[in-house]
Amino acid sequence: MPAHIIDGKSIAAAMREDIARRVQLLPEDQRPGLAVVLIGEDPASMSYVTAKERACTAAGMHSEDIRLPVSTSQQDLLQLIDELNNRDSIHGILVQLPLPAHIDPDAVIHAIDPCKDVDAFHPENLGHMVMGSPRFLPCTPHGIVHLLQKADVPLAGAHAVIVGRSNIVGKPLANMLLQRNCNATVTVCHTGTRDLASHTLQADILVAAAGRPGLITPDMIKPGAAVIDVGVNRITDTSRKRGYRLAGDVDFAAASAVAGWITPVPGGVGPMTITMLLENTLRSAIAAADNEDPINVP
Ligand SMILES: NC(=O)C1=CN([C@@H]2O[C@H](COP(=O)(O)OP(=O)(O)OC[C@H]3O[C@@H](n4cnc5c(N)ncnc54)[C@H](OP(=O)(O)O)[C@@H]3O)[C@@H](O)[C@H]2O)C=CC1
Ligand SMILES: Nc1nc(=O)c2c([nH]1)NC[C@@H]1CN(c3ccc(C(=O)N[C@@H](CCC(=O)O)C(=O)O)cc3)C=[N+]21
Repeated sequence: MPAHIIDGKSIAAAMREDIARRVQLLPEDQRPGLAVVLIGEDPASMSYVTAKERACTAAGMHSEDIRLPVSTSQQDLLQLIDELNNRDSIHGILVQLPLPAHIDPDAVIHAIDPCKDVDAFHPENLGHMVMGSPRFLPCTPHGIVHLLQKADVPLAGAHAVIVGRSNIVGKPLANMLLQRNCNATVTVCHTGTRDLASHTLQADILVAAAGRPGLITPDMIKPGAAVIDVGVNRITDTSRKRGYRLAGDVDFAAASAVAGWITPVPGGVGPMTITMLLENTLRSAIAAADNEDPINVP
């Protein structure tokens, strides 16, 4: 039987409707506000940032779109973050990564007020998550867990194998799946892993987050496994108007014949990432209205 395709686009759309409904319940002066900061003109980053802003506006939130030249100094960026930290109409601050080489991403992440850190990249928020009482959950891992739950993929006792150990996907996802509410057993693979396929073949849940198109072939998948493809890779394709097509890290057509569940690219994890960003921004705004720490907002 071919795999059940987990439709991230429609699961995200339903969640965004619910978020928009909750936004409407707030008085006008408590309208959630998200500041998105993009330095430079990387085409992929520009398209993600535009998608975030559109989703924000569609949900009835305020979106502050700040685009700065690649020559922006670290000092100027830190000063902008300080100003956004202090602006009451802004409840979430997202600085799009990667940053130009002359800016230290750690310094930027540290500078964001942890109560406005809707990416959940600040060490204080990572710490809360690891300890099992999160303030904000990181958007992509949270989106992945939500997709698995929506698709009724059993998590408790499952062996989850994650390919990739980045700070924004692999590491936080490993931690979330490890928490008691998921109760999975977790393996994390990376470029130092010996015999990748021997690990992926053990996976009840296989998450590919390497940014390598075609890395996961059907012979690396245990029959019936849930395969989550996080990779978003632009492949040059002159037959397309845009000049490229998108591909995940998984050979989708072939993997669909082996897997029990699979997420497509596009239309899988990506739309969920943006949805969780809206969810975090809404929770932050509700907390601010009550003069509360978002950690106390369910
Ligand atoms: N859909 C979404 O919402 C999102 C999608 N993405 C996409 O997910 C992908 C990963 O992003 P990100 O985590 O930021 O990427 P990074 O480049 O920061 O990390 C990639 C990780 O994959 C590992 N890796 C790379 N190649 C291999 C290989 N051949 N075998 C085993 N491990 C490998 C690397 O190992 P090592 O540490 O040893 O170098 C590294 O840990 C990208 O395609 C990105 O565009 C990212 C964020 C959100
Ligand atoms: N501070 C910060 N926070 C991030 O969350 C962050 C970041 N920096 N830097 C880059 C990565 C990547 N990322 C994606 C978000 C949505 C899609 C997405 O919506 N993808 C669509 C397709 C988009 C397209 O057409 O190009 C899909 O998969 O269906 C993809 C990737 C967030 N990231």
